[in-house]
Amino acid sequence: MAAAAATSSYDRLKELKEFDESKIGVKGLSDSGNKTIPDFFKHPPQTLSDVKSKSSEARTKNIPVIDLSKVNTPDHHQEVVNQIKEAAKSWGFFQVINHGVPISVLEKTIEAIRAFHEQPQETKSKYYKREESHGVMYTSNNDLYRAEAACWLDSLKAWMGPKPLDPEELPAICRKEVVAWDLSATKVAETVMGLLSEGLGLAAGKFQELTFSETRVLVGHIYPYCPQPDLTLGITLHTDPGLLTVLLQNQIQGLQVRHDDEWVDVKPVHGGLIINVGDFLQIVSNGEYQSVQHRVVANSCKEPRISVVEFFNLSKWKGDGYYGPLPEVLSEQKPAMYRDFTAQEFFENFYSKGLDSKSLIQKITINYD
Ligand SMILES: O=C(O)CCC(=O)C(=O)O
Ligand SMILES: [Fe+2]
Repeated sequence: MAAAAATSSYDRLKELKEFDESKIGVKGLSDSGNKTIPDFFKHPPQTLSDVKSKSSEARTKNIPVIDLSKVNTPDHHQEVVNQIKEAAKSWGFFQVINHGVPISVLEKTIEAIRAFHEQPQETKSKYYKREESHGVMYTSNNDLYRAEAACWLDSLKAWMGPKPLDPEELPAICRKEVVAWDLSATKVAETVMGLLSEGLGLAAGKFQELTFSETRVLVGHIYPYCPQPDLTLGITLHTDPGLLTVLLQNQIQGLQVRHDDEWVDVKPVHGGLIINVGDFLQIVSNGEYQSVQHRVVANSCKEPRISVVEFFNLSKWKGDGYYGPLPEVLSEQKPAMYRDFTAQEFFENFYSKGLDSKSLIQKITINYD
């Protein structure tokens, strides 16, 4: 038995390496026209068991949609703060509309990311890497060697800050659009973060003061057509580690959010942007806002699913290197739910595992019993 296990794990590693070294990505596999997917993309049945079994209730539910057009109207400002606060508390996910970014900008961004992924293999491969750090990287499954099973997506990742990215590092085909999107997404993130801050009873500029939006990573995913969508996932169940995420998607549905022990489909809203709370915000808000699990089902449409995701985080905070619930949100009635932690712990947790492993939140939750 032991020998058989060793052989099969050896073969798996060999297959992973071959795939990785070929740099063809999932897009290349999809384009090859094969009717089956390699074994290392197949998820165990228990992971897939609830992919198809949606109750009718789950199908009709949707994440809250929040209209930002009245955010600067004094009579309505508080109403928007309340809506955002409620959405971040109960869903951890919401869509914003009338956010001020023209639809043409959203469309151009999606098209540019799609164009990058649709380039010939030889053109894309010079960006193909596996080491995460800075600059620009194109890869398939950033947790390829750590995850239990691979997912049906490729990603272009750009570290936009705190050290400004030299635009020349970006692939020419999407350079202008990525730079423009970073500005738009950052503006929306700052507006939403201001409202979330007010929802915690803090000044709108509190997170700005704490260097919010300096540290940010932009990721352009492609979920190509998958010939066996029932055997794999587009992205495995996870929570986002940072403070806040801004997500732009095309009209191909696939994102699912965990709510009341059910998976809820996020239906694309034309012109809408999806916002979600990350682990860091759950921690600094002392559990007031929820970082919820989400995943993407494998794409069964011939048309690729494209999403452009920007992750925002704090670059520094207390100065002593420790992070934890903001002292302002704590009281005798609401003692700290989480212990303080270091940036090193945060990064070790993120990089030591596949996306779906235990999150940092579970490790730092204080048990008062
Ligand atoms: O593509 C999506 O809709 C979700 C992507 C995502 O959850 C992530 O990159 O963390
Ligand atoms: Fe995510």
